[in-house]
Amino acid sequence: MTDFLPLEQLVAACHWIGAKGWAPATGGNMSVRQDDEYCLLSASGKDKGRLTRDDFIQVEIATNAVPSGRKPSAETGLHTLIYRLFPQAGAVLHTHTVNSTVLSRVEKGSALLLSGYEMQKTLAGQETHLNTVAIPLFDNDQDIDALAERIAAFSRETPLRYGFLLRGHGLTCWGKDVNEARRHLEGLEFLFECELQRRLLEAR
Ligand SMILES: CSCCC(=O)C(=O)COP(=O)(O)O
Ligand SMILES: [Zn+2]
Repeated sequence: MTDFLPLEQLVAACHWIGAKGWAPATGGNMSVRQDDEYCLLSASGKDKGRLTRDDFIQVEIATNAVPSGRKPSAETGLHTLIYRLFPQAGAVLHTHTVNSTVLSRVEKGSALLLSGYEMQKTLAGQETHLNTVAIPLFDNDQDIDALAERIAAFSRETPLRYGFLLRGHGLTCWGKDVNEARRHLEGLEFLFECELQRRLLEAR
């Protein structure tokens, strides 16, 4: 696959994620949309901080079919769900950070509510710290098809935006392109760290 700039950008994003320590021990997965029909997903089980363009595998968005027969991420079904739900989504990033893992367990509800933070404005369309941004929080599941269906059912009632948390697992977020997905990831991760520290300090 030559000269597909979004894939170059995604590989760079994976290296950045690895350097941040946000995809430890082969955790995490990343993808980019090729067109209306296909996306390129990270191979399963690799160190996501050291991926090259050859580690990305073409997957059919509608069916999760893999023309090459190679093994893309175990969480392929969550990426393709986002591409089906949002024709404008260009990239999806899934990370395993300490902040998202811990906060998603401390929060017992079905959403993490963020308000009062200037950095909420890193999320597309957010213009004030006075809004409340709800990041949906789903119980984790080893059955990715079942998890994807649960998230799809939720999204029919409450459209998703930016990303969602999987309890005790991590964050999946997206953007119109790799750069926006990166900004959403970095912004949300900052907000999670602030929120975790706020809760710790206010519990004293
Ligand atoms: C190694 S952590 C468990 C699997 C996981 O949650 C993940 O994000 C990585 O799975 P993949 O198949 O994409 O390598
Ligand atoms: Zn994961």
